Amino acid sequence: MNLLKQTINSISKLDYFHMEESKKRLDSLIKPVGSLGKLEDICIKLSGIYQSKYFDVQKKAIIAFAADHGVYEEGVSPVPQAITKIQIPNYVKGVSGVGVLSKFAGAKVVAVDVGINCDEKLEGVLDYKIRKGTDNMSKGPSMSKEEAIKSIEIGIEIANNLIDEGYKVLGIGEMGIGNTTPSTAIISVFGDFNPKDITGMGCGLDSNGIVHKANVIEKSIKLNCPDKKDALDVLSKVGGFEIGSMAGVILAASSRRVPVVIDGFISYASALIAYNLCPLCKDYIIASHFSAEPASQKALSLLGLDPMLNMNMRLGEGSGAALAFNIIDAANYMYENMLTFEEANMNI
Ligand SMILES: Cc1cc2ncn([C@H]3O[C@H](COP(=O)(O)O)[C@@H](O)[C@H]3O)c2cc1C
Ligand SMILES: O=C(O)c1cccnc1
Repeated sequence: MNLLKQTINSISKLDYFHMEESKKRLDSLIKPVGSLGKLEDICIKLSGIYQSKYFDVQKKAIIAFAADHGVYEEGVSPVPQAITKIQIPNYVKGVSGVGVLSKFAGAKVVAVDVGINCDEKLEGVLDYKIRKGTDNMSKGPSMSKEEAIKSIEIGIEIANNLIDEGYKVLGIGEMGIGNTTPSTAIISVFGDFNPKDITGMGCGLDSNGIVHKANVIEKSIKLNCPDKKDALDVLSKVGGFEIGSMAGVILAASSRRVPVVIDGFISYASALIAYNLCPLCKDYIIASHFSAEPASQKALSLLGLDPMLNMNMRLGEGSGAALAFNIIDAANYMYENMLTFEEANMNI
């Protein structure tokens, strides 16, 4: 709990002076004011985070956490649970969605087992297993309060290590068959939404499957009564270990003044946990893409975030975050290399 408390206590506001400096430079470049839209917003935000007019965003990493879910036994996902343990090594090998998109963006992928349902050590995957999956939230809480804190603190520790190694931009990702179910539950709780209105297909449920999944989520919320004013209560009652760890990365990145790029639907749930623990962390989040899951708009509205891409993607893993790294590089390249009106001798 100490690490979590210290991390939250060291999160502060963006640096408005440097954001103003960045805006002045953007307005001096040979284009109509504001015409590069979100590319400009990214530069201004980065100046506020790094507390400098110019910045270095070269070293980037995706941290992806993998875990299993007790609620899987209710039939909320159409695929075998074993895919969690089979797929996660593919992230590091560079052959899964997030693997190839990270390679393309020149980013490192760090994969972490925080609760996969297996005994074996997985190649290339860091072992921080809390236990072999959460409990079935439709029968009781997913995890204890202590485990919820531990899941967040693992994320904090790994993010801090990467920042110590010089990483300047972090992205979050996950692997966990069944994890759109706790994610939808978390979003339902924070937004007071009826799960029936916001539950989606996850990795491929049919319409009957979606109705069943919504019923399981509704039952889990009714049974556990998570308190939306207490994010740790929400995480422990209807969350998942990888969801907690991603929230930890958001908090650590914010406390160390490093931008954190969130991915799709499951990472929105993590961001809501982090945001409700410390609202200031929102300013350090860059939303990469708009997930095709139906509750995406609602979740992003709760966070007040507007993602840069809308690509009909619904993979997760951190794939959208890795893709967005390219946009951040483009924004920085534009910011550093466009000419000003003065340099171009354009007096308008
Ligand atoms: C082969 C495969 C690779 C994936 N990579 C990410 N997910 C995504 O799907 C899972 C969540 O969907 P649900 O809640 O419906 O189970 C998560 O592991 C998520 O990362 C995958 C799913 C599959 C099948
Ligand atoms: O949007 C996502 O991130 C997503 C959606 C469905 C399944 N897995 C991930």
